Amino acid sequence: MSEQPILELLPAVDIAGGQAVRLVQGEAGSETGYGDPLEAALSWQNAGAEWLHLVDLDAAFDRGSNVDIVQRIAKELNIKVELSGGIRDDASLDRALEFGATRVNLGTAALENPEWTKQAIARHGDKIAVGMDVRGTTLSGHGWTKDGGDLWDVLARLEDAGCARYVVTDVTKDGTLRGPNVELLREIATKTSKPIVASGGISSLEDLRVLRELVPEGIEGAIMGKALYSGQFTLQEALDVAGRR
Ligand SMILES: O=C(O)c1ccccc1N[C@@H]1O[C@H](COP(=O)(O)O)[C@@H](O)[C@H]1O
Repeated sequence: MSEQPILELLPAVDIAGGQAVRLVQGEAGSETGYGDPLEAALSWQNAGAEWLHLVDLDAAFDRGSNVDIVQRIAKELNIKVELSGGIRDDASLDRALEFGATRVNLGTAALENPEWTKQAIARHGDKIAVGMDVRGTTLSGHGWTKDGGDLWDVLARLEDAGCARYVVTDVTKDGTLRGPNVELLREIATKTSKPIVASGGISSLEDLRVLRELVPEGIEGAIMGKALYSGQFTLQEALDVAGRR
């Protein structure tokens, strides 16, 4: 009998103003604070996380940077770190990789700077993922404040560039605990053979069970934010459901 495949789980630490926060639908000003981001990151590591999804929100919103905290977290953790927010040129990309990020997510740059993105993918291979932050089928950049093109057009371009992985966030679901956009994830999975990390809306262990069922279709992992911070389930429970423990 074949075993059910495992779903990767990535607890998220999003940083704004030096604090760990969760936003609702990425709206600036909708933050709930969760204290010291290093403590949050260490708590997920201590609870058994194998990955951390780490976001510098101020850099994503073009309004500042939490680079010192990001560096400290990336250096202190001994689990894999996926780093997002403000990685838009060689300097920020090289710095993120020097910090020890296992991979980085490109958002705005992948929408606005296709040539640089292609070169970054060619240089760094699967250390680069692209964050497809989407409302309907329109991609969004600059902290989800500016439309950045059609999902299917951009996906086709990134496929041509050899992008290794997509992190797909339904912006309208993010931070709402309304469940992931399974239809969208499955549709994207029909158009790429590359792994997809699901983000946005996860609210229950049942959501994780559903996503685990989709691993054979190309859904590799799931990012969890609000659900963990608001205690809908524990990371240990999530890891059990994902097949990690
Ligand atoms: O993660 C969030 O909640 C979030 C909210 C609003 C904007 C961006 C957000 N996160 C991630 O930031 C990067 C994009 O950064 P950039 O455009 O490359 O500077 C992307 O991974 C988003 O998912």
